Amino acid sequence: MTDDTWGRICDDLERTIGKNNFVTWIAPLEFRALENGVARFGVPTNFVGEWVNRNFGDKIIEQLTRNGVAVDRLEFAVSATKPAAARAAPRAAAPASASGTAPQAENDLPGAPLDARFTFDTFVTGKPNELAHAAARRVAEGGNVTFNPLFLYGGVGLGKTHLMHAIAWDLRERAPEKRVVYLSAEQFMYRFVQALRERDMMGFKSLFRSVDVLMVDDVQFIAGKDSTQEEFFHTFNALVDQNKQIVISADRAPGEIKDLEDRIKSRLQCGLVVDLHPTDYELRLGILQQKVDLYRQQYPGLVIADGVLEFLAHRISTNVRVLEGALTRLFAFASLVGKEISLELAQDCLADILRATDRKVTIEEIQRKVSEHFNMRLADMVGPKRHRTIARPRQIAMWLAKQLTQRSLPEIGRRFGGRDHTTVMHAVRRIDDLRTSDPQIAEDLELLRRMLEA
Ligand SMILES: Nc1ncnc2c1ncn2[C@@H]1O[C@H](COP(=O)(O)OP(=O)(O)OP(=O)(O)O)[C@@H](O)[C@H]1O
Repeated sequence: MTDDTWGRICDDLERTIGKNNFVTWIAPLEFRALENGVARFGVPTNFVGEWVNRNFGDKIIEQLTRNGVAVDRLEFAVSATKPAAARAAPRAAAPASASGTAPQAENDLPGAPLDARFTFDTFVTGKPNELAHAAARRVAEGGNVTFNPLFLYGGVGLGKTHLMHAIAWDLRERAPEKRVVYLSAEQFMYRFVQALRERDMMGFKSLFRSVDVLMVDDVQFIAGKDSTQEEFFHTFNALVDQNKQIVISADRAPGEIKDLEDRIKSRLQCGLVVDLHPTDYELRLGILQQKVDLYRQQYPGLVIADGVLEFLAHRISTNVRVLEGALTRLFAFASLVGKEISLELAQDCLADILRATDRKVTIEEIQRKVSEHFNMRLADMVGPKRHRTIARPRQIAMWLAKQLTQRSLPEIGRRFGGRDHTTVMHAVRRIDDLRTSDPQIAEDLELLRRMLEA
């Protein structure tokens, strides 16, 4: 198997297991050899090897087989040297130590790899993200800690991870003596579990308490995981007490993270809480223009017709990751067929993405469908009645509005007869609970969602 094949398999794996899992577990693997149906990999620690084998072994074998590699077993051995990144570029090592140059060994700082593309230079700012960007810049200056923690939240693919990596890169350059650690909440948990298993809680505690800047991505992951939450809380407090900077990201505001202990929520709210809003047209266009400049270097000679970027910025409004993916595909396709990137080519090549983002569900449609489904008057959706037979479908409609539209909680409240955003928040939580405890509600929700998205 060539490195290229492994690179392709990595791409497939990233898609199937998700970006975070990929970066944490698969990226550090170093493909070594394939002999008699056994694929051998170098791993940074035994723990990583065991974990990958147990949790992703089947998926790796499946992808290898799919790519024509005959394999029935995987073997992992600790590399004597730091394993090369699975795909050399563009990922880079985390700022691993005080000097920033030592290899990231088992006892070194527990950081995850940083993506070399995620810097402030490549982060395009606009109205929806200017506050988050300014706050991240302030942290990256590395001066006195003025707000702690910085809590960044927002929907999928809006740039939270990008900003955190940018802070880490910047600090690494400005203050290489600072011990800066970026990792996902999931990695924090695995580190914690590993320490428990190896009875090395002292080591874990001193490791995390010795950092100058701690950044934890996707903190919603630890919700409901009691002992991890507990340990996170203590780490957090210890660092804040020492006036060390903490940066946290999540997919929603601290108060809205279900199953997160109240004391943690209130700690997270103590600093600066900043929302990354969904992108607007101008921001999307700016991001596309920036990416095109980069692609021009990679694909010199490719011509992009007027109006194509505007078309994409207008039509693909879900998240930046999808937007980037569309452009990547477009350039790769155009270079393959040797054609100019015209509007027709874009429509052809991106038909599936455009179809998927085509359907925009409105709150009015949701209210109508839910009223029909529960046999109630549409006017009662926005009216004052509080009887269960009306209030429950109304809560369901609010939940669907939160899931299927980009509207904020206050906006949804307004569209439901001028209700407060806390009423919407309560409805969303209630339905989230019922969805797991009441199969009838779960079925209603699934049916309604399918009808609305059809
Ligand atoms: N303002 C921006 N300028 C340039 N690129 C951006 C911007 N916002 C997002 N991106 C790009 O979009 C992709 C997704 O961003 P990122 O991974 O930071 O999202 P996220 O908010 O952490 O999402 P998730 O919730 O899935 O973890 C990345 O490739 C990132 O570089």
